[in-house]
Amino acid sequence: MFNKICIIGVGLMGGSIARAARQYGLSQTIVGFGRDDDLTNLQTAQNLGVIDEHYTDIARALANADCIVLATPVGAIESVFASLKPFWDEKAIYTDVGSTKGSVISAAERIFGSVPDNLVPAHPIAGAEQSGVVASLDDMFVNKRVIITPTNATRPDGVQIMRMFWERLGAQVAIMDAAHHDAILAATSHLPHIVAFALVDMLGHKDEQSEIFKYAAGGFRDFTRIASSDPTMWRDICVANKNEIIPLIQQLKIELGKIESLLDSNDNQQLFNTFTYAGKARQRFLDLFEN
Ligand SMILES: NC(=O)c1ccc[n+]([C@@H]2O[C@H](COP(=O)([O-])OP(=O)(O)OC[C@H]3O[C@@H](n4cnc5c(N)ncnc54)[C@H](O)[C@@H]3O)[C@@H](O)[C@H]2O)c1
Ligand SMILES: O=C(O)C(=O)C[C@]1(C(=O)O)C=C[C@@H](O)C=C1
Repeated sequence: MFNKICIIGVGLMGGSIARAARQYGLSQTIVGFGRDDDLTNLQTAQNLGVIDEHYTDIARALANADCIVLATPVGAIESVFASLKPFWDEKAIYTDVGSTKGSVISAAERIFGSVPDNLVPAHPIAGAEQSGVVASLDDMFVNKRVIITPTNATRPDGVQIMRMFWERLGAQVAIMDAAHHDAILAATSHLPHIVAFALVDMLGHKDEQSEIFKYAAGGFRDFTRIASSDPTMWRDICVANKNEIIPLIQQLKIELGKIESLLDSNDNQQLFNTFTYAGKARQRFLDLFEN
């Protein structure tokens, strides 16, 4: 499919794309680019056989690449576009895996004046709380969804090629506009991460006095897994999508207030109804997730 894929940021996602593309024979060569600080990680990626070569020099990394994948935290994407600009190749496809799409598209607008027609913004809805290439997986995208968010400028043939690429990695592809993507993901990915971070932040401070974690078990572990996620990645996501996230935090505060008043007024029936409704709603999610 490609002669040379260049991954910018060979971490969990960049490494998993490289592994899967190699497994399915989608590129003759796969190289990684990172900053000087990323050298050890890049060497690890090459030693693990995830990439063929690694570079901290962008011109050398990009030479003859026909697919460039941006897989850095979303806060770094604008500076990555700036470093790609002098070498921008009209014949190559550029894509990204950022968790927020409006911010990536507006970063491209700021750097290029308008969004390049060969940039195909995308977001694989797959991942983990771990980071770095050592956590990357060959089968990260199998049976997972990938959302592609083309702009009005995006070339349809570029979207088609990236759709085929993700489908060859085992994913189901959906196409939607970036604003819709950001509204949806704020609710089901960004808000839950914020709630997990907030809960563990609050309880962590309590634990320093009262050892409450000692008696925490499966429920706490399940609920808080995502609070172990990378703080840089999540700071960048929250900042980039705050206009969608803040109204959801306000709604959640109202919901918690409702439960507080039900407890306060001993409205046990309504409390039961709320929990029953939530259980049924979660079953709808499970039915969709598992099919
Ligand atoms: N982790 C997930 O579950 C998940 C899922 C879907 C999408 N994403 C998105 O994928 C992207 C990467 O996330 P990840 O989990 O792979 O993170 P990661 O920390 O594992 O990898 C990011 C890599 O980018 C490198 N990097 C950072 N700034 C850079 C720069 N300016 N130039 C070059 N390299 C740079 C880091 O050193 C690191 O190797 C993020 O935008 C994230 O929002 C993550
Ligand atoms: O499973 C996890 O640990 C994840 O956080 C994955 C997850 C999510 O489901 O929220 C996180 C961020 C993404 O952009 C996509 C997927």
